[in-house]
Amino acid sequence: MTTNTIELDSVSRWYGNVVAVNDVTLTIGPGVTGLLGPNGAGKTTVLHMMAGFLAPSQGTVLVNGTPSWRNPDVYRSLGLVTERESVPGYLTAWEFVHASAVLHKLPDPKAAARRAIDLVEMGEAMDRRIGTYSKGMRQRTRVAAALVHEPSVLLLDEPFNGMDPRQRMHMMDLLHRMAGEGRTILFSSHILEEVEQLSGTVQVIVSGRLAASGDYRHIRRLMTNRPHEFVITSSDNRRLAAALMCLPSVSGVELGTAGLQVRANDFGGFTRELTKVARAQGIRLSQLLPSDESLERVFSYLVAS
Ligand SMILES: Nc1ncnc2c1ncn2[C@@H]1O[C@H](COP(=O)(O)OP(=O)(O)OP(=O)(O)O)[C@@H](O)[C@H]1O
Repeated sequence: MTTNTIELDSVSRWYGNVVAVNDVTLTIGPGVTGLLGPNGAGKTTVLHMMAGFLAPSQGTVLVNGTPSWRNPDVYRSLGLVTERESVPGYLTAWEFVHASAVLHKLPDPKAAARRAIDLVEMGEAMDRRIGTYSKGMRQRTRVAAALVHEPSVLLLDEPFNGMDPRQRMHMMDLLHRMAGEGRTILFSSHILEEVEQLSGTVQVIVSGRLAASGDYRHIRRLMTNRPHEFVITSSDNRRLAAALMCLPSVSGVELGTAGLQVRANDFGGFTRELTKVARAQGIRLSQLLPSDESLERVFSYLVAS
């Protein structure tokens, strides 16, 4: 099936010596999909190749069955909301979205602009200058401009950056509604919870490679089951170290100046057992801190697994 579908086959893209995307193969169909990865993972490069702005150095990128690079047919069926805001503050939303409709050479640009503005619920504010809008309103205006030609595929690069929770909810609701109309919506993010709230399907990209792909719960499980490191302080670190070493969920214990460094294989099992052991030994726990929670490390684990 090729309708509303994006397909990457063995796609790589390099900039000089930098390999930004490395041999990625994936297919994305209708509904909402999250493209998750830490900063610099290659998400923007992937989205720009899908949108036909960038040529792949190797491999093929198809949108609705045809190569997207320099293909006006693809531009007609695809919308891209870029990461950086470049909305002219002196225009009104109406002027901005209408200009987009005119650039697309739509037969009735006024009607198309009005439809897109209504879809993002910006009708009331559409005659005000964009410079006076909140971040969320500016973002919705950009989505309206990207949607004005009713594309079947919509790509959004970090659409929630800088939004407050209310604006996020509003944008999430909008993306869900558009997906409900049968469109393919792909958005990038470096925040796992964002992807959790919005989409069941996730593609995880780390250092240019596809690290994991599929159902959100599966990815979440992979991340939760990875080895965790903690620093624990207690009323008797030495005795606690000896007790923890006997636990099946613990793979390493080290007594340091900052406290007890513990490596656990099974996150859930360890947190349950720790309190039991401490109680049985009469040891008071004063602190339990994760010591390896940088996003890059969490994602790197997915690549290695
Ligand atoms: N025009 C360019 N010239 C050279 N290197 C580039 C260029 N664009 C991106 N890169 C490099 O390619 C890699 C992937 O960048 P990309 O912007 O696609 O990642 P990203 O996941 O979107 O990150 P971010 O969320 O920080 O924008 C990075 O190492 C980046 O420095």
